[in-house]
Amino acid sequence: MTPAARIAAAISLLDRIASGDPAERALTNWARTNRYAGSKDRAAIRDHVFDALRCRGSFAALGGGEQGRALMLGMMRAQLIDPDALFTGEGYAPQPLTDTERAAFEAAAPENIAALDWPAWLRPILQADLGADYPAISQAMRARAPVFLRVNLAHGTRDQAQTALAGEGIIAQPHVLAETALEVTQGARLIQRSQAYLNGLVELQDASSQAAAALLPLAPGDRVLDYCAGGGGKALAIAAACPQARIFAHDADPGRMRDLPARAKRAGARITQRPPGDPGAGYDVVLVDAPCSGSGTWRRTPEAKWRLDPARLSELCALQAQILMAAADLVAPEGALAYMTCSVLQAENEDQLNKIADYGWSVEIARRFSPQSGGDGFFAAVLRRSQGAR
Ligand SMILES: C[S@@+](CC[C@H](N)C(=O)[O-])C[C@H]1O[C@@H](n2cnc3c(N)ncnc32)[C@H](O)[C@@H]1O
Repeated sequence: MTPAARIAAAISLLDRIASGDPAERALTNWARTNRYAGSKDRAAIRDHVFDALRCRGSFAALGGGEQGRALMLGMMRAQLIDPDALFTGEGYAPQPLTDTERAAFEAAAPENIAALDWPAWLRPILQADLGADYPAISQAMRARAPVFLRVNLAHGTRDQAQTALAGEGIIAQPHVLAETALEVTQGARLIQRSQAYLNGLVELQDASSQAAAALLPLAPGDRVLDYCAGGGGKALAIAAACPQARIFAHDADPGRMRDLPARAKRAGARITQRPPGDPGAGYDVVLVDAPCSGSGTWRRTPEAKWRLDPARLSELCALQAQILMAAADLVAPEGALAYMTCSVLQAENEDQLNKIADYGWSVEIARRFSPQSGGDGFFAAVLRRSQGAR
């Protein structure tokens, strides 16, 4: 496909997504019905679509509208690409610009363009929560997220993993956020078929999540509960960091843990699943990796940011408080309660710690991870019962 034909495909996909099709489904259906498109075409079209979803506000402002054509024109303007070279109407290229489109394309650009890529209702909240970092974080969230691997130190060193991956065409560099983190700079599409991955030497995990897991106070023999285990990313990181810990995984929706046995087998980890509503008790460490807005990960899931609304955010905050209270009861008297979200919103992070402080929990560690450091926006805290509350 020509670059112009890829733009035309992205335009039609963006219009389908705007009419309610989830992006992944729209892309899969498009690939099924357009078999002539090769893997490079599909990857380029996917990148256009996700770039436009991530930067929907700014591309709409630059391109003069929310439809697929305007978004692609906005993208060209943002990337300083001449639209007349691609919007030619020849072959499978999009039709040439109308006078109205040209006027929009040439109009003065709005100010603070990066802020437009947050939903309007959230901008003042983020501005207050992120303070001086708001402009830089807004900018960082418009870029594609890097691919990170966690090296399973129980199976080999980071150097060994880097060498093994390079032998399979995957180039990865150590990342400063965590001693287990490698950032993949080439060959990301080969990861899941590589021996390094299949043998459990590496696992896909964002660098901020890795750094957050490294904050957990783990000791050999500890009983550790991952209360909101989902696919088990944190439980697996815990197993790799402290192979002598006894690890338990629980989730209100056991279906979310369906991949965990295979992932644990690959990693050589023993993780015991607990049935929903029966998590056990008396743990040395209980981790709540809470359901959240995901605002720190919206580079990867840009549709989610346009779906979130104030009512859903309030619901999530209430659920987080409720989960944290329930999990606190499962901690042994001298044990630790850990709280994490992949959100950059104070309401989901520090405010939750303030609420549980009223029940005798004090903060030992609290750390915000900013997408400016490369990984996702993330929050992690470790709490202990205050003196007298034990
Ligand atoms: C952020 S995800 C967990 C991600 C996972 N820890 C990982 O690293 O891959 C949050 C999980 O919380 C679960 N959850 C939601 N409500 C819950 C509740 N009341 N009790 C326990 N888990 C809950 C969801 O099913 C979801 O799998």
